[in-house]
Amino acid sequence: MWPTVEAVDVREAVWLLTVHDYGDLERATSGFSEERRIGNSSVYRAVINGGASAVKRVHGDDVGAETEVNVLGRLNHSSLISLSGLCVHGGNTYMVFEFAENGALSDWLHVDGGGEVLGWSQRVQVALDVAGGLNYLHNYTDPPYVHRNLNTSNILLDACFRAKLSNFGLARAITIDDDAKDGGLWMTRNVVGTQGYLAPEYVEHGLIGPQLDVFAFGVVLLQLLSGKEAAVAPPDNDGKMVLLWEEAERLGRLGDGDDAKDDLLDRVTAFIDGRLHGQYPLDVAVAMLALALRCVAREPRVRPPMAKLLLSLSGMYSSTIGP
Ligand SMILES: Nc1ncnc2c1ncn2[C@@H]1O[C@H](COP(=O)(O)OP(=O)(O)OP(=O)(O)O)[C@@H](O)[C@H]1O
Repeated sequence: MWPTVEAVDVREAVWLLTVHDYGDLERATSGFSEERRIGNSSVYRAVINGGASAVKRVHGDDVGAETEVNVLGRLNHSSLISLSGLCVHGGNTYMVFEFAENGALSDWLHVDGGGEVLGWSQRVQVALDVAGGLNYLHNYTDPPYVHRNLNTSNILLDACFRAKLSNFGLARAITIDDDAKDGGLWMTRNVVGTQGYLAPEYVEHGLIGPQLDVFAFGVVLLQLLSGKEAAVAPPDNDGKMVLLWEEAERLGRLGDGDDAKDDLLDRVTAFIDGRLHGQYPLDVAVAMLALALRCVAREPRVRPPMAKLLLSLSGMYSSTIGP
């Protein structure tokens, strides 16, 4: 039988955090006013000690908040959003985060308001930052964590467009029990996450491991390349979702031969976000697409580990910005 993943240890984290007085948070968010609210979310812009913060209000019985506090409260990395404080009041938990001035990556990639577009080097930098954050979670924390809900809404951008992973409510610590694991995968009955980013072994069998984040990371790479949503429901598709990773998989299946090569190049160029107006190094873009396709391989063992991805992306970043 598969073991289940262990719940995050709840005993340690809180000592690292400032415990805020509710009145202070109320003042810092102008009474949790609509003007301070970000979109329809439960997150509010706040000014605390003269600096910008984001305050997230979560209902007290939401286990995601407890998980988020326990994970982010004990971890520290420049590519993870930093949680600095906490307040429990009136049945709600309030978490105080560093403020990411440029909001969610999803708002830059998929919202076509004719406004500013992320350039190629910014996209590669985002990919590199996200890979760095995931590599830290998978390989440099004790115990290792799987984020389980990586998507472009949970990647925040600071004032310099450096990416920070957020929303750790579904993160899980993974205990290494060699007798009980099979190829680095563990089982859960609780399949959660975001449509379009979920790896097949997770959806079908509830198997989780770092490869789950690698799969979602592959989808994020595809989105950085194409500017497309991870999943869309076209009106004429009997309510069925069209998944970006499946579309990309078809691209990767094209045959050999000279004609096929030209065809492949045309298709790759067509896949890449037209809003870049061709302002990207084609060889690097093709290499990134090939990397993304390995991340979204159906077989989890084929997916590269985060440490390798980080190395490959560092090379791509160097090729992008030059010597
Ligand atoms: N630390 C932060 N700095 C700046 N903006 C943030 C921060 N945290 C969250 N946001 C903004 O708030 C949005 C919603 O955040 P989040 O998904 O954590 O809250 P939520 O209440 O679960 O929202 P939703 O229900 O819309 O998913 C993000 O997409 C982002 O635009």
